[in-house]
Amino acid sequence: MASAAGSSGGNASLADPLLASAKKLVGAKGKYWEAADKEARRAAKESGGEDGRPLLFRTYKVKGALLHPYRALIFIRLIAVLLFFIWRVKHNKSDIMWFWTMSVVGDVWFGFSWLLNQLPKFNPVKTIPDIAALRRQYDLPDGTSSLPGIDVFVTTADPIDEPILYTMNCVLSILASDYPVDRCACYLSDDSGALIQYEALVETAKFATLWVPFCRKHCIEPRAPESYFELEAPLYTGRAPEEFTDDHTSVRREYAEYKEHLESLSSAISKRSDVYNSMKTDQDDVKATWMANGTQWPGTWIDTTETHRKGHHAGIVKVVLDHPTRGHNLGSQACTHSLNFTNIDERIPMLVYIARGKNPSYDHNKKAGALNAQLRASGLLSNAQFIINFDCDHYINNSQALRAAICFMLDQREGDNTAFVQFPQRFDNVDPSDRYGNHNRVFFDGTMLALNGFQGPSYLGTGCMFRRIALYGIDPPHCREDNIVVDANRFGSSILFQDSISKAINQERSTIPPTLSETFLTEMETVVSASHDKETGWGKGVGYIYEIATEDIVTGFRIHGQGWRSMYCTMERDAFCGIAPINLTERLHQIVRWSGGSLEMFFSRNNPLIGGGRLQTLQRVSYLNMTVYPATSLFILLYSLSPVMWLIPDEVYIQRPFTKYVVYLLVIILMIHIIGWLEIKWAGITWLDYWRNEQFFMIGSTSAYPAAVLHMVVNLLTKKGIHFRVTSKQTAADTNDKFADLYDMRWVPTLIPTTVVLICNVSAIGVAMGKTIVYMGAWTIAQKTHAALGLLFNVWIMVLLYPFALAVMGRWAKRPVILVVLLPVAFVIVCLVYITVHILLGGLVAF
Ligand SMILES: O=c1ccn([C@@H]2O[C@H](COP(=O)(O)OP(=O)(O)O[C@H]3O[C@H](CO)[C@@H](O)[C@H](O)[C@H]3O)[C@@H](O)[C@H]2O)c(=O)[nH]1
Ligand SMILES: [Mn+2]
Repeated sequence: MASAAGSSGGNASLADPLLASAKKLVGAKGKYWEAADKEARRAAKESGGEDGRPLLFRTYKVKGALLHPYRALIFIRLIAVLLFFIWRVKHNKSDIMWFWTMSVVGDVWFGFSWLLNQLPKFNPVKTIPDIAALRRQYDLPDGTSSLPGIDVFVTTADPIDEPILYTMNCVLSILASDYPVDRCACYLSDDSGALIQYEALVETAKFATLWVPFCRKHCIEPRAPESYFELEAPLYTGRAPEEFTDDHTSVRREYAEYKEHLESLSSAISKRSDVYNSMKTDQDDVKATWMANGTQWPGTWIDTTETHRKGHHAGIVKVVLDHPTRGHNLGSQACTHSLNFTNIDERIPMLVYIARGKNPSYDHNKKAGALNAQLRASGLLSNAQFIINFDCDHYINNSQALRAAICFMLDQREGDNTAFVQFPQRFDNVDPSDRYGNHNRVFFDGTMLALNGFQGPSYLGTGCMFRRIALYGIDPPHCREDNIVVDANRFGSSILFQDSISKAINQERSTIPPTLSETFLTEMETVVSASHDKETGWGKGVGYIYEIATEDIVTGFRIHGQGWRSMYCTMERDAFCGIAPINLTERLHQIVRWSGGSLEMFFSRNNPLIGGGRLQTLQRVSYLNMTVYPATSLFILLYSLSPVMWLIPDEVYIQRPFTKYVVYLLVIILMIHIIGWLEIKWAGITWLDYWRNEQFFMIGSTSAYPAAVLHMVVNLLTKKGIHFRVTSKQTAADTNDKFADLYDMRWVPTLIPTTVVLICNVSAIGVAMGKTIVYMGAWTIAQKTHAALGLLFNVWIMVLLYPFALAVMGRWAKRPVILVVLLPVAFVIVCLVYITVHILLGGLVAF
């Protein structure tokens, strides 16, 4: 349990370890990085800050000793690839000419897409927030703060697929975050419109009255209770170590009770509704769902009706906790406890429940629609200058994270031109060997750091802080027009909301939001109604972008295209943490959505070749890469099926002279991995991260990516978009095994091509063995070399598909050694079958 180590400091002292860790990053993990802002810091020091604002983050670049060889290698490989093409075109000799042509086209595409991927990694930049400096500047001596407001959005779509407990943990981690309570508001958007979510939020508000001050008193991390209580030895940094053990025990007990309340909600709501319904005999065929106060729930009912179901109900906005200056109204309902909270701020940030209205006649635009409804409702209610959004399966893992993001927004250098601050995504439910590359480190720690050297990382959907006016589609200060038109055509008909935009542009914000009068509440319901944003700029130039399955990349693209920049914020204790699908079927669904969304973006007006007027060139190249990469899979699929040639009687070569061709291929493939090795160094990741990425790209390329391409073709023909199927966060029933889900793959059509590739390669190896035995004496040295080189290719594909083979094995994969036995057995069987057939048919055909 708790280790009560050290007693110094309170909240303020937390900044110091973080600052120290910023230094450590440059030392240990960051041994390939050096400061790149010495000049700027000196200037800022001399002038006392250009406009009085201190520098709030540090910038690092990769040391020359690593960067120069890295860049040189990229250049050398470019030349090698060009020479290879020239060689191939000059030696257009092949046994199957159409295949040769396809493969040349494929090679050109590989070369081109490699370039798209590689060029934007030319100049990686790491930026680390200086939270201590932010505190010195914005935390006032009287204990108050002059930090700007933040509205925090959480989205959930289903209480079953997205378990309520996770969502509520996310909310608790926000409420307990280290940010001035009166400058932070939390909005939960519930796309299921279910009463259970609302009542769970009310329960959460009650538990928060205990949880939040407990977190503040003992400075605990993380502030999501489920993850916190899982820790075996929480690190202690609070001021009252002697009270910690008792407090910890009682809060843990209260948490268990709170969880029981959450679990009992479903039956409590059913029972209550039955009672009310039995009293209303006049409407005996309608079974409504009733709230605790005796009124009918306006959202989805347990027994659904035409206007009370998931896709059709009125808009709901309920302020669960009002602004802290008005008290939290929980009265006797608040958690009763014996904890000593003297001198601890017991106030809790504002908490609001939103279920936007839905109507079958309108497209509700999935997550982007939900976020836009939150934008409008929060505009009316708190209108904070900054917004940060979370998926319900993520939580704040470092209570300083909101401050960290603000460091970039308020910095005197690029602060005002910064539209959003993206954090890397981290996951804590992934199996230790990360079989399906869920950690995605190559992307989060490589690609995104690289973009940080240009206009900044792309928006990745969760854990991203925005400047409100950038989301509204307003230009950055350096190219903003004086007269900004705020009208109904663009922003919708609510006058109150239009006023809030003007205020946001002028950054006027009263700390205390409006009184919740009847008319005000009605206006809030109007701005979240199903039809409110139709025929306006919402989803096009305003807010999160619609009509594309992945709203994230395209929204970031729209903002970068206006000339804004973004920043990438990495912290030593990860800022946020979430859940990733460790089940192959779920994971591939996710990948189909991502890659399908990318292709949709390519075929939309947000195509990086034509849109985004103010994009920097390499930023544009990167977006182009993000939209076209799924196409690469078609050629990979073709190549990985080519071993089928072993199965035909003739000796055929895709390119002659074959040996030279393979040597060329080996060289340019090897160079990719040498460049990758240097990338591993500066990104601070491991070989395993790199390797899993390679493997999963191969699995995706033979399943999800071609499926996305097919979707796209159908989409272009029928105009039907990709369905946003929420990634299931349900875990398999086995409670003893945390990773039970890993072994639970369901067969879906997407998996067919991968299976075919696997079978094809196993057969090819078997037949190759058979041919070797049969023809050993007759083959020339050259033929033997060719056979060996061909086999090398087969084996490489098999190694890349290894995680897929494990998936097919289901629970047997708990002993992967079985595969090492099974595969050779399969080879031998195919080999024997080949030899038998050869002997039987020997006299008839040469086989
Ligand atoms: O109609 C919908 C559909 C989804 N969501 C929410 O969207 C979020 C992301 O959904 P999830 O199924 O968890 O998707 P992931 O694949 O895990 O999410 C990644 O990919 C998404 C884009 O496809 C991004 O939006 C996410 O931020 C990113 O983490 C969740 O909070 C959902 O509740 C809604 O609110 N309404
Ligand atoms: Mn998710």
